[in-house]
Amino acid sequence: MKTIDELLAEGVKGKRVFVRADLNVPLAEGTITDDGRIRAVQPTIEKLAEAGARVVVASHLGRPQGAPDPAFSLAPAAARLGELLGADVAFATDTVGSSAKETVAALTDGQVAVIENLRFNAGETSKDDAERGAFADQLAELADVYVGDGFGAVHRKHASVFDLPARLPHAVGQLIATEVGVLKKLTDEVKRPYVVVLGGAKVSDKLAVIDELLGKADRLLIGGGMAYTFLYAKGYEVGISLLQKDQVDKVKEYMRRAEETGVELVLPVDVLASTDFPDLKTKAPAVFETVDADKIPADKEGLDIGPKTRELYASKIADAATVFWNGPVGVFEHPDYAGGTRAIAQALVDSSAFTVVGGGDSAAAVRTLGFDENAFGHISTGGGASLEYLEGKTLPGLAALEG
Ligand SMILES: Nc1ncnc2c1ncn2[C@@H]1O[C@H](COP(=O)(O)OP(=O)(O)O)[C@@H](O)[C@H]1O
Ligand SMILES: O=C(OP(=O)(O)O)[C@H](O)COP(=O)(O)O
Repeated sequence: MKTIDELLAEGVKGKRVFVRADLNVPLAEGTITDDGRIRAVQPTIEKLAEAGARVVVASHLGRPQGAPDPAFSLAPAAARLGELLGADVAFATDTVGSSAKETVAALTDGQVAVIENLRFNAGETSKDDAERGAFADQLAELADVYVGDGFGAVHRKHASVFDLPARLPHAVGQLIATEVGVLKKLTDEVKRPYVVVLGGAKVSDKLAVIDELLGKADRLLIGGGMAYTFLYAKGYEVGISLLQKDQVDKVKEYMRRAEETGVELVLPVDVLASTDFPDLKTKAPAVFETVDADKIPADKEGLDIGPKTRELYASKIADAATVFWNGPVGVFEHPDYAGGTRAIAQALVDSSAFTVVGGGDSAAAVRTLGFDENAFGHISTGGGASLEYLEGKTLPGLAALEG
């Protein structure tokens, strides 16, 4: 892969450089609650701008359905990028339409523009090669060079991640290079015991990686939304908790295999359960009860791991040599359900293990709960991406940057 420094050595002055970033930041009422992903790609953008490139930054945000949706606009992220750079950042209100074309054409050397959410165009995420390719062709008209630096999205076979670099001279950005450098250590020379903590809400994505992890980790601690599919597979009532019913057989198979191979697959023993999902806007006090994992009432959903589970998981982390954690174990955005996630973060900080926290929300949780980023070995901007990298999979966004 060509590095950003090699690209700069070739000269980028006056060239339009398309930077595929991951600016998928958490928003509350249009306000960014954690700008970590923007800060993470800032060095690449700065280097290019300082070298006189006309920088076109592109990203997705959330999961809009292939059409413009103001709730998923990248405008707040563009504004924040401008503040961080201390420069005017132009914003195009579409991705490949007249606004994008005019905005890019108006760039002068060293200036930066952000184009609107790539997923406002159905071609970005299409499973159809031709449809994705047609969108990539349009994106390619906006640039002379491509820099891949959206680590959080490298596991997605999307137009801007996979198809576009095939159409332009390309290089790898500084963030992806750093991320891959650290994660490589977890595949090449992992120190044991190796503990993986999995939580979050992207349940089907994450259940898929457990297959491989069972062959790699010594202990797998399950929390967050995915825990309930496991508890259900054990025969427990999970009420109205997140449940992936179509995955129950697969999960049963995981539990069988874990037992056979001696991998500790650890599930919550108690949870905080409520009839209502909490109000994340007002953060009004939640009404919940702490129940054993086999006693979740039929009208309630599990929203955090309980105190016994926090203690159990901390003890499973305490003697680890390596810990990888992806996915908050509860709805940490509400203070009443942040305790489990805080306990996991604290256990990582207290252990002498090499610790990696991965994922947009996991990284945001660590920071918004007040932990010092330096207390962790590495905070990765990608959750799904780092999990799939650790699985040993070929990631479309990395493969596309080779050659
Ligand atoms: N029990 C639960 N029920 C519903 N949502 C949950 C639960 N536990 C965690 N979550 C949610 O999971 C989200 C993060 O999931 P995910 O995107 O998979 O993590 P990451 O971005 O770190 O990879 C958070 O917004 C959190 O509120
Ligand atoms: O937030 C992201 O991934 P993550 O939650 O796995 O860290 C990335 O921006 C990818 O988003 P996607 O999972 O909607 O493709």
